[in-house]
Amino acid sequence: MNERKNIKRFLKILLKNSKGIMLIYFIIMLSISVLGLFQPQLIKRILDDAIKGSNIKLLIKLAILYGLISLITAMLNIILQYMYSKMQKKVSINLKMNILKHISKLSGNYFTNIKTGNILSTIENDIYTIESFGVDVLFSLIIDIFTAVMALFFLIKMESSLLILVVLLQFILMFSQFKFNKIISERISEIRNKAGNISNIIEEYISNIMNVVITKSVFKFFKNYIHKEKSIIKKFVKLDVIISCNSSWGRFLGSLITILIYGYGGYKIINKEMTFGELIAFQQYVGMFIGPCMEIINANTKIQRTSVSINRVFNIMDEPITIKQDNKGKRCTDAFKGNISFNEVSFSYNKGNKILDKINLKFENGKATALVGASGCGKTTIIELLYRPWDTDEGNIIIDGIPLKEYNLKSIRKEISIVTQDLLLFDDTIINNLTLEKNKDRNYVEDLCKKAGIYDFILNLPQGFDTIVGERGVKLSGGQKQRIAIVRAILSNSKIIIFDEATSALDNISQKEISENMKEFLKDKTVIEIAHRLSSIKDADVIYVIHKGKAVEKWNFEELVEKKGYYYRFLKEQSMDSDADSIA
Ligand SMILES: Nc1ncnc2c1ncn2[C@@H]1O[C@H](COP(=O)(O)OP(=O)(O)OP(=O)(O)O)[C@@H](O)[C@H]1O
Repeated sequence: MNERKNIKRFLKILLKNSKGIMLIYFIIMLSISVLGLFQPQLIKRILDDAIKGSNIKLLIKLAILYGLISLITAMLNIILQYMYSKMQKKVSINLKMNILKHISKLSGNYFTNIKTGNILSTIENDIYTIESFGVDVLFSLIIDIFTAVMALFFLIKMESSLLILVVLLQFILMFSQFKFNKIISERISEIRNKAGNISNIIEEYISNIMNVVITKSVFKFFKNYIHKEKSIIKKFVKLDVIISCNSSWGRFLGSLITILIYGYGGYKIINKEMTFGELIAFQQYVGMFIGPCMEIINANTKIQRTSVSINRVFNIMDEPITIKQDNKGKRCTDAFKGNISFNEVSFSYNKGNKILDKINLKFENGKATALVGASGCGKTTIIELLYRPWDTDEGNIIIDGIPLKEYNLKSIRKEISIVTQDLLLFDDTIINNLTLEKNKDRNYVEDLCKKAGIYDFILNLPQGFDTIVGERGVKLSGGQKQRIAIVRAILSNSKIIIFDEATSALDNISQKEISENMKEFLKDKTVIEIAHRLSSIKDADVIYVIHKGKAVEKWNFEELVEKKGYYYRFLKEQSMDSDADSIA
């Protein structure tokens, strides 16, 4: 039931996007079919009237007409193919964009529970399967029915007793095809599910290749991979054997039909009950009848197979958007300051395991607030609650006096920039990576780069700011990436800037220098810093120490060192920060 509903939904999307072009496509298909139905009649006249009557003039006339029809059909087919390719790609890009847009709105829960390989497999394989569905299957189905009915009409007119025998064999052929196709499509969908799992393994391997090599887990990976591939190979072989049985059986019945036509038709010619032209035309119409009938049967399998893929696409597109905007989502205006307060906020990823427990925090505009605490205490989680891949379980987050949930999601996310340890570096030029292709004053960008200590490095690259970095281009060190990330965040003009272990790859001197230089750019921002090193938070106006889901201490830097509170002692005990001693 759901499958039918999804097919209808898909067809609606299809028609909405290319109604006009589809109508033209349909008319051309119909014209090709009508022209094809004329050709056996011409052959009959060539054989029975022109050749038998030794009429050369008529022979030339009919041959030219036949050639002309073939030429027009060929040209129409080229136009059809062109339109078909265009429509197909349009459909697939549309679907891919819809999926990608939708998943950008989904909550963190979705990505925790789903395997990326499955999404990739849907985007690559399932959309490939359905991109041709509308034009290839549905239109062909209508034309096939039309052609089969017309061919049947001519066949009945020509020789109905022979037709009964042909139809009988044809019926057996169709029935067996139907059964075979059902088995084949079940097997294919089973294989496709397994292929999704294999994609997951490969995706995991490639995205963690260095880790796999360093941890010497290549062998473990291959063992797992080969085991999965072996189980799928067996299924592939079985599928190929079934497909081969199907086509051999079809060919056998096809030859039976041919010999039946020539045997019975020949007998009728000998008895002068049929002409040679009629026999050839009859045989051609049988072809025009059988071909579309087989296609109609195959269409059923294609529809079933495609509906599995359509379902998978809609499963992603129907994934509910759980992150809602209350009161239609207020936009951040020019007056947006970014004064944030967490009021009694509790949060857990999995029920019963509270990560934050009635925590109270304040992040003010124009101030730098640091979050410190042991690894896993929930610092990153606090930050994530701001841009809402998740929502709080209890309590609320207020920004500039308005509950966070009342802000337009896109608008509030625009006001938050995060500088993390892993910069998302696009396979593009340095300048585009810095500005994210937004219009920025070049002098301002260069000035920022100088202050972030990356300018000289960029100038020394082969094409300076236009050098390609990323996967296909120049590789950057951890520190260089972090400097780029800092410049990018400041260029984004967001009011709230978060540094999540942002300078971990920089030495103390570089870090101090950058912090000093960036002060002027950050003076009207709400700065939040997460750090493990005391030196990284030296300039913070407020430091919160997070422990067991609560903010257990709130100091400025001098107080933190002087009072030698929980976090200070923690760092010393763990020997995590040599600064602790030197500062003390
Ligand atoms: N997506 C998730 N699903 C379930 N649990 C998660 C998820 N993300 C984080 N956690 C858990 O929540 C806790 C807090 O994680 P979080 O990343 O906020 O800590 P952190 O203080 O930033 O740690 P670190 O300093 O090591 O980066 C950890 O126990 C972590 O295992």
